[in-house]
Amino acid sequence: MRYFYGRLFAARPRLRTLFPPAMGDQHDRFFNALSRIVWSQDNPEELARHLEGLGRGHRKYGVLREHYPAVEEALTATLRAFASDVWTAEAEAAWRAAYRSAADAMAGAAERDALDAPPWWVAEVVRHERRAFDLAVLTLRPERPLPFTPGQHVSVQAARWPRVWRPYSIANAPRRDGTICLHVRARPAGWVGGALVRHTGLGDSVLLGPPDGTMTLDPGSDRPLLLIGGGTGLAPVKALAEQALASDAGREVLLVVAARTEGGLYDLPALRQLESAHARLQVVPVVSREPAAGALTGRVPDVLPQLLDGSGGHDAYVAGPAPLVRATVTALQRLGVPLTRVHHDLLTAGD
Ligand SMILES: NC(=O)C1=CN([C@@H]2O[C@H](COP(=O)(O)OP(=O)(O)OC[C@H]3O[C@@H](n4cnc5c(N)ncnc54)[C@H](OP(=O)(O)O)[C@@H]3O)[C@@H](O)[C@H]2O)C=CC1
Repeated sequence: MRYFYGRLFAARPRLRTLFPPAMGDQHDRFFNALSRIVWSQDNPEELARHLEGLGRGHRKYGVLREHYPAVEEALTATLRAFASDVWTAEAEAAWRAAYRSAADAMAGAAERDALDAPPWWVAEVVRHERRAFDLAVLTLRPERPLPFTPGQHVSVQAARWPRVWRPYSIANAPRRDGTICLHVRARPAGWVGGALVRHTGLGDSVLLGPPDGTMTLDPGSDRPLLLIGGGTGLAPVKALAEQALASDAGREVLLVVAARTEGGLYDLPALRQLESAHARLQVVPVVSREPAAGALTGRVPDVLPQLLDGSGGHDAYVAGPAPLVRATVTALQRLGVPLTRVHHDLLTAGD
């Protein structure tokens, strides 16, 4: 990736201004986006959805259709340099055709989006609750309506770090007052998270990119819901719970919230309040590293057999650290929940 960006900025120095000063995260993100495009070649619907989201999301960086050819040249030169043993004229022609088709889909999506949506939303911090030394729940009021579907995430830029964006899941269903909540953990060397937890307060502004993500409720299903959130992975599943409980469908909702310690169950009082307002909701805290009153002890995959009746009849949604998501998906499969009913967004989500 370093070689690629070196070629790109050497050819078009002005493009450097679209990127943050430190490029490490950008390298990972670009590599993940490319990998996903390659993996999705056999699934045109998934590919189209992904490129549409990428195209819309790139508006906040200031990317325009005219920038794509320079990226094509730099990427092609990179592949030629690093895959020289398998690189042929046919391979290059096929690669360029695939790139152009993807670039056209992204640029087209961005241009359509620009007809009625801004590239980003300015949002005011109207509540900032420090729930742990490294964790805050922020309530934001976007200046103009920000339509989203529960389960989606938005990219956030804090005033302290211009041009650095990080995705966070929205932790609530749409509200009348248009506010959204984010659960933010400050990680060592995490630029945006640290700024949002420690250096952002009431009245400050942040920028939000367009909502994205497909970990949303299946509108055609009325099966009971199993929602599993590890750490700040609680955010998107709490939004799904609120949505399901607000609808008339009468679905049962089992919400499993996992943390390492009792103190890590940073949102339990709010979840208990939701539970007492809805007979259809059951909240089960799971603590992995110590026994805790009122919580199951262990890791999610180990306690799941106690929670499921063996019917495998749920729609399951899993969010949190990638190893937890992978282990839980495997455990659910073993317990008879078909993979088609297990939803997660490992490849796209941040917090
Ligand atoms: N849509 C999504 O998927 C979202 C994902 N996230 C991601 O979730 C993560 C949350 O981090 P944080 O709040 O620090 O969470 P923690 O690191 O505190 O972990 C939360 C729980 O997950 C458990 N866990 C970790 N690995 C495994 C595993 N292999 N098997 C079973 N359980 C496991 C931990 O147990 P133990 O450590 O004891 O094993 C702990 O009980 C971040 O990486 C964030 O990016 C956040 C929001 C949305």
